[in-house]
Amino acid sequence: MHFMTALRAAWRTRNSLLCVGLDPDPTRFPAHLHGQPDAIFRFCSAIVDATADLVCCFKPQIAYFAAQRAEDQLEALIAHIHARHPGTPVILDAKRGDIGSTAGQYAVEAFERFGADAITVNPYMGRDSVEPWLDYADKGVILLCRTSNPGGSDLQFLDVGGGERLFERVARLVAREWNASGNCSLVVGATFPDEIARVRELVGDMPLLVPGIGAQGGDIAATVQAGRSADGTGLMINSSRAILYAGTDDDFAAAARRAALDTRNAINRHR
Ligand SMILES: O=C(O)c1cc(=O)[nH]c(=O)n1[C@@H]1O[C@H](COP(=O)(O)O)[C@@H](O)[C@H]1O
Repeated sequence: MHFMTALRAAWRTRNSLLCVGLDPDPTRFPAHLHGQPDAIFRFCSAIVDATADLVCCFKPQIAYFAAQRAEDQLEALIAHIHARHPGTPVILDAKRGDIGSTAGQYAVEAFERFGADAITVNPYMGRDSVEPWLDYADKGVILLCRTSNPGGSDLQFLDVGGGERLFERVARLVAREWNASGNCSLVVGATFPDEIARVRELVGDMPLLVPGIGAQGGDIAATVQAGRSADGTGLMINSSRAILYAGTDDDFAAAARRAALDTRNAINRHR
C-alpha cells in the first residue's frame, strides 16, 4: 500500500497523529534486559505491542541499532510491526543524502532490506540525490526542512534571495517540483511553531513529520495549531525518549502506553 494511503487510514482509524520514535538506548533498559543478546528487539517490540493502537506510525532511528551492531534486530522489528500491526507505517529515520548512485543503494537498504514504508532524507545535495528515493513512488520520502535542534537555524535560516530563507526554499521546491508522485513529506521541528505555520502555508495539506515534543520541550498545543491541515490531520508528531523511558522497571511497556495515551489525547485536544 502507498505510504500516504496507509498514513491517512491510520490517522482516521487510530484517531491519532502520534508517531512513537524507537530510539533504543541499552543503558536505559530495565535491568532484566541487560546483557540479553536480543535486548533491543525485546525492548522495542514490547513498546510497539503496547502502543500500536495509539499511533499513526512508528519511527525507528537507525543509528541506535547500528551503534550496537543490531541491524538484524531492526530488520526483525520492522517485520514484527508489519506482521502484528498491519496498516501501521514504519518510517526509517536515517537522514540519508548522497550522489544518485549511492543514494540508490541506500534506498535498496531502506526499502528492500529493512522493509521500511518511508525514509528521512537530507535534501542538501539536491534533486538528483533525492531522485532514487522518489522513484519508489509508493514509499514516503520525508525531507529535512526546519529541524528541531537549535543549530538548525545556522543554515536553514539563511536568506537565499529576496528574503526567502533556505527552509522555505526547500518547502517550496518539494511541494512544487519534487512531489510529482505525491509521496513527499517534510520534517519541521515542534520547537519552532512559527516555522511550522510558515511551512504549512507553503505546502498545502502535505503531511509533516514533527519531532521535538517530549524530551526536547516542544509545545503540543502550539505545534498542532500551527501544523494541522484543514481536516485536522496532516501531522506525524514524534516523541521518542519521553515514551520509551517513561518507566524504568519490568512494567516499562505499560508506562510507555500511559505516556503515549496522554500524548495522543493532548494532541487530539488541539486538533
Ligand atoms: O528526522 C527526525 O526524526 C528528526 C529531525 C529533527 O529535526 N529532530 C529530531 O529530533 N529528529 C529525530 O526525532 C527523534 C526525537 O527524539 P526525542 O527528542 O527523544 O523525542 C530522534 O530520533 C531524532 O533523531
